[in-house]
Amino acid sequence: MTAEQELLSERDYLDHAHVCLKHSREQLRELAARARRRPGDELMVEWLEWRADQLRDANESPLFFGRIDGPEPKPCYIGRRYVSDERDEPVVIDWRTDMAARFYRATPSRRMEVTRRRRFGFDGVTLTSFDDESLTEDTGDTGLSRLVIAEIERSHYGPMRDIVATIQPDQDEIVRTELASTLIVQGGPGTGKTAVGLHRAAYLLYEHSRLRREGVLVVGPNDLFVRYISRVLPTLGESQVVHSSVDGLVTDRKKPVAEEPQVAALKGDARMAEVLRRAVWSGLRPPTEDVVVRETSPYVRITPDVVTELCSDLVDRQVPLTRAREHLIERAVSHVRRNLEERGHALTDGEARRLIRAKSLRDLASGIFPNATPAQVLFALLTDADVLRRAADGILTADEQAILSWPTAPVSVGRAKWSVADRFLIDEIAGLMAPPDRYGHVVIDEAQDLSPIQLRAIMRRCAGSATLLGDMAQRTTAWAAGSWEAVAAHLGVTTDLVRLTTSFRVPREIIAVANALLPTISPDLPPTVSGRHVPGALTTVACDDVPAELVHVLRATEHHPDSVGIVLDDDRFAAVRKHLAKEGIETGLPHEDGSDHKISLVPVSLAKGLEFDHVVLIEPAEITGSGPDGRRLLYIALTRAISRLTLLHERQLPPELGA
Ligand SMILES: Nc1ncnc2c1ncn2[C@@H]1O[C@H](COP(=O)(O)OP(=O)(O)OP(=O)(O)O)[C@@H](O)[C@H]1O
Repeated sequence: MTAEQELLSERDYLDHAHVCLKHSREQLRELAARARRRPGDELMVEWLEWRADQLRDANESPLFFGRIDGPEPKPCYIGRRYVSDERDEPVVIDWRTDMAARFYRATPSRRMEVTRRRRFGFDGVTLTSFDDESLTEDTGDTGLSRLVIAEIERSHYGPMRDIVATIQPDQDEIVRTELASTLIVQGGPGTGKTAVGLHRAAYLLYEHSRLRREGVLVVGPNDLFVRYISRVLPTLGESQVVHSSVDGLVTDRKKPVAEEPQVAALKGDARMAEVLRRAVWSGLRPPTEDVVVRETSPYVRITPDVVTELCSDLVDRQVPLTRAREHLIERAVSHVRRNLEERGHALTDGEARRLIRAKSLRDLASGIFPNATPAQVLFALLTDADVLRRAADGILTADEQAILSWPTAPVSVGRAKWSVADRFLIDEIAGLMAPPDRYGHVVIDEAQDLSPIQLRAIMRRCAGSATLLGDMAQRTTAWAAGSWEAVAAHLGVTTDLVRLTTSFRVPREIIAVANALLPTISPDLPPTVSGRHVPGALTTVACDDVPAELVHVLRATEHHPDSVGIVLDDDRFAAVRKHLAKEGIETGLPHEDGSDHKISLVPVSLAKGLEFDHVVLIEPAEITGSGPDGRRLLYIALTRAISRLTLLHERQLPPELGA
């Protein structure tokens, strides 16, 4: 067959797959209609309709993207979901099956019975090309396939896309790691950490149906980033995963107040967990007087000794306070029942149920396990030096205690203004009172930036394993744990550290410049390599009027479909936005208000995790000079470009950039 005939035959197969999908959906609808006519089959109807809905032909992404020849007599087509024909024979298999793993992993030296791998190229949903790789002969070519490069370099703006068609072997290993393992993935900029974490979530949901009940949580650094990644899992057919920014887990609607990095770092320190534990448990008030239960006839008297005995193991085990209160009440009711029986009386089940809500027992429980809210406990610590000393002595130095205390106390807890770090402390206290709902698996992106207290807040919401993604070279918070070993220690579970080393986003010409910063910002990390060569990707423009030159650069991009990201020091953001608006150039924060701008204006503190076809980086020296993390911020800014990076500067460039 000629290549042209082969392409036509593949198109026929794609049409066949669409017909099969439609047929399966119609069949399910028919079954649902029949079940609806049978009374009592509501659950079955619901399930059949859900299945039919899943088979909707969304026409947004092609039904298959690859094919392998080899293990089966017939070629095996791989797509985002399973499609079968009228005889229930597979037409397309799901990318998450074991058979599909061969598509991602087979190499000439480890063929896995595959003789040929075929990748398909599409224009929208029209199949336009294919690229074959023979696995029976070793050409020694380990570079990226032409279609993979075309996919990465395709102009785009808008939310992140899935990479299901082009997952690389080392990424696939991570995606398919067993559910029980908690992984830490260290990788340089653009090595696919975020993409891999999201595909791992989709894989685990497919492999372990219980995760659909238990839930999966994806945590990102901020709302902008969460919006950027939030389309990936739905395109993979997983729309029930919960996405949240790390602050979003604990914040209410009030804007947090700013705070000195040194104070925030101390509040994020793991030792604070012990301080808070002591503060909560030191509030316990042992009983001193008899409690008289007047809701029964005759009355029952409970002595302090009995109460102490009823709650001694709850105190020893430090059972979360809300539960401890409930347990104590239940035990007190049993005691009342026994006491009445010994005196020849009985307590009916109805009376026992009413007794559980009786004021005398509620007062007893909250007298011992106080009802203070988490905010009240923290308020007391930050405003009363004696309370803090009792909880922190032997854990925090006197100087550290002084740093924590508020210089002027608000009149009441209702008037207190909380910082982000405070909100996490309140969450820690809340966890000692009543544990939050937990998820079966948690994916944590940009984990290098989290404080031990933030890590604890996330892990409190994790009932199973976690996947942590990050790059120690991109660490920009004063409270970060500092190394993956330290992060692992705070998680309290066994972890495996795995590495990704090849950047898909950043071309060689740009990554080389960013790598020059590594000896200063993260000397232990090896340079990132790039799988792509883009001649002319880096342009440096020295000028004497940056805003005017910026307008000039942007005008030149006007008729090109590439997305453009202007990355600049936070303090310059407002002035540049105003200047561009005056020039009639529309910009916005990326993924702001759900709309996608061709030109995004990004304060460097929000650039982490984002990417643009073309990045215009304003005044690098301003970024390096912005604070202790200036060089790390510059490293992040330099590595946001997929195809082109323009450095615009008036001031001398930092020495690492070849100045
Ligand atoms: N196997 C792949 N095939 C095609 N594109 C890929 C592949 N892996 C990653 N990419 C693309 O590379 C870009 C960077 O990926 P991603 O954002 O996941 O990297 P990252 O390691 O999280 O980067 P950063 O450290 O900057 O946050 C994305 O556009 C992603 O779609």
